[in-house]
Amino acid sequence: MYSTPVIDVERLNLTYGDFHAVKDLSFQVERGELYALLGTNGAGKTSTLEIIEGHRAATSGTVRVFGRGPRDRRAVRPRMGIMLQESGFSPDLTVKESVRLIGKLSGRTDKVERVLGIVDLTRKAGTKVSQLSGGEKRRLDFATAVYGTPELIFLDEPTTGLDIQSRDALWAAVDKMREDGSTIVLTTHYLEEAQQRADRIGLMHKGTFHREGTVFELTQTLPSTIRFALPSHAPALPLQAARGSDGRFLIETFNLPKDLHTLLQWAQDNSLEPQELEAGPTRLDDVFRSIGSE
Ligand SMILES: Nc1ncnc2c1ncn2[C@@H]1O[C@H](COP(=O)(O)OP(=O)(O)OP(=O)(O)O)[C@@H](O)[C@H]1O
Repeated sequence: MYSTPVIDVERLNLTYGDFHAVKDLSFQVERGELYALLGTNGAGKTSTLEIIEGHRAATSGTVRVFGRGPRDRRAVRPRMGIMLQESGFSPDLTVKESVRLIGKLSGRTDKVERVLGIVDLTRKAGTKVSQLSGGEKRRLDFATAVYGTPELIFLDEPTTGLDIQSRDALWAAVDKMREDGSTIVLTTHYLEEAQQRADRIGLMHKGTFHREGTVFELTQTLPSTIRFALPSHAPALPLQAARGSDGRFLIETFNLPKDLHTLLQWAQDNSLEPQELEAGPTRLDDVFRSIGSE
């Protein structure tokens, strides 16, 4: 069964004066997906999102959100919740008043108490925004994404400044909204979070996609690694290995289970125990580091 993508971007271009910030970018986000738009600083993520959110006009190309133009605000805005890097709540409002205001602006219905509970600010309901800590302010920003469980949620660096408990709580709330059918677009510089949670990733560099796909598709283009240390009297290794910058041995492989097995079998046959053994697939960090070196 085919359904209209929630977000459909076709050959999007944006120029600031004579600077080409977004170049011929095309991608779709399907209903229920968590799509992570990642990239280097200045890659064009914010510019792209501003167009999709209806805050900025494209120079050329088409963008559809729920099949409509994103500037068709009446049709589109009530269906999406946007957690910006800073929401800019008035410092004189209380937390509860701010959440009520979010509700009014969103056009969705919800219970203020429910939202306060999810963002763990029930005890701060009467506190002024100016008196919140950085993490509490961030949790209040998250209320914009939670209020009325929007169909489409944008999370821009959602966990910056949050302690581990608040991060876990935020992701639990996101998981719950996904179960309820919400589609999520995430930007973050915490690559581990994207690696764990994204269904698909668009990795931007200089205005266009360096890579796009699932985490597996992105990471399988680079080898997995095995790192370990050996005593100096060890015989020659059965596999090609380099000495890593940390002085340990480094094996790069596209067949991790087989080569790890070969190494451990060789170690056992020679009564050796590789020390500080680490073996794992490529991480998204490594894909990022490869940008610019290809
Ligand atoms: N209003 C503007 N006028 C001129 N240039 C701009 C404007 N906004 C952004 N740019 C430039 O466009 C490019 C893309 O910026 P953008 O903010 O979209 O990148 P980003 O991927 O979100 O970066 P970051 O990860 O650093 O937040 C950058 O080179 C930036 O300097």
